[in-house]
Amino acid sequence: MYRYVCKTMLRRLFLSKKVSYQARLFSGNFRYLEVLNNENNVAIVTMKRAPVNTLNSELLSEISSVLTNLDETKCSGMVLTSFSDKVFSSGLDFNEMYESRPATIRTLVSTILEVIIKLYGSPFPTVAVITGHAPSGGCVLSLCCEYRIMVQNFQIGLNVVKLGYSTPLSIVQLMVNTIGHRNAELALTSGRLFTTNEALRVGLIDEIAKDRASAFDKANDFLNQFKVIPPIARHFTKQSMRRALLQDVSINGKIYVEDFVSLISRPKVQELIAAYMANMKNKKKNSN
Ligand SMILES: CCCCCCCC/C=C\CC(=O)SCCNC(=O)CCNC(=O)[C@H](O)C(C)(C)COP(=O)(O)OP(=O)(O)OC[C@H]1O[C@@H](n2cnc3c(N)ncnc32)[C@H](O)[C@@H]1OP(=O)(O)O
Repeated sequence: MYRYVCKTMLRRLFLSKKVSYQARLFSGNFRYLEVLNNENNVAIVTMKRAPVNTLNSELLSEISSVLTNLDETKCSGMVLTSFSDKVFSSGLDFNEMYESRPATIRTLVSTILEVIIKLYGSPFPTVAVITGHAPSGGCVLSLCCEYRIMVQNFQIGLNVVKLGYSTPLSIVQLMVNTIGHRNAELALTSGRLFTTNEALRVGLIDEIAKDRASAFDKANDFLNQFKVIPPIARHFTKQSMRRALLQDVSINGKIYVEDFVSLISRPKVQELIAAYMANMKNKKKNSN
């Protein structure tokens, strides 16, 4: 009887919305990530590169290692989020793109591509809990997840054209797969950033949350539905939906990386990146 009561209580706890996310620290020593495993074997991966989770090669390669590890240890799901209540991620690190050697840009671009392939093709369900702004690379990371929950009053989108380079084909495809061809074309050619409400309307995110806690409750609800779905059936279905993009990047990835490196290295693009960075700093100075 005692065992039955304990089992029932544990089951209720597992199914409850208030699952503790502070359960067990994942093994691995990361500088820019915190990885916690909850009781349901869901990994909560928190990016913590202050101040704005700019994606440098090191952070990206840590995400890549975690994804391999989660695959090998057969986790039941993953939530990708940010330590910050203002920014999910500010995208690729300009410091590794501006006046950098081609080898540095190449490492950055091939590492994000590696993350895209692993995250987009992961066998386990993935949710992005977007607790703040998610421009460019931040948006890309969330698009690789299966479900996006965003806290209200922030912005998300792919503004890369504003930096003077075209959006790589694989990223265009990610956007098309999420919001459809017409909406993607309008958004990408103008470098549009969507408010949380606009993003929901166009399908760029799936739900809006009033704060981080409620976003986690929603993520938990999303992941709980898969408890009754055989993982292998789920995974194969996901693979079928995502195969075209994954095959394309695994065949043509190296070409895409080289194209992107030479695009970024062009003097005109370097000038635009410099102007964009200066503008960002000026805005900050003027607002202080
Ligand atoms: C081949 C196939 C695969 C290739 C895939 C490529 C995919 C291409 C996709 C993306 C490319 C990119 O991601 S390029 C990066 C574009 N990012 C942006 O345009 C965002 C820029 N940042 C902002 O708009 C804002 O910082 C913010 C809204 C995110 C946050 O604003 P907030 O006011 O909170 O913070 P600050 O602006 O003061 O920033 C703090 C601090 O960080 C510096 N910073 C911000 N973003 C970047 C960045 N991307 N790189 C480097 N540094 C960055 C900012 O200058 C501040 O620095 P200081 O404190 O020193 O002033």
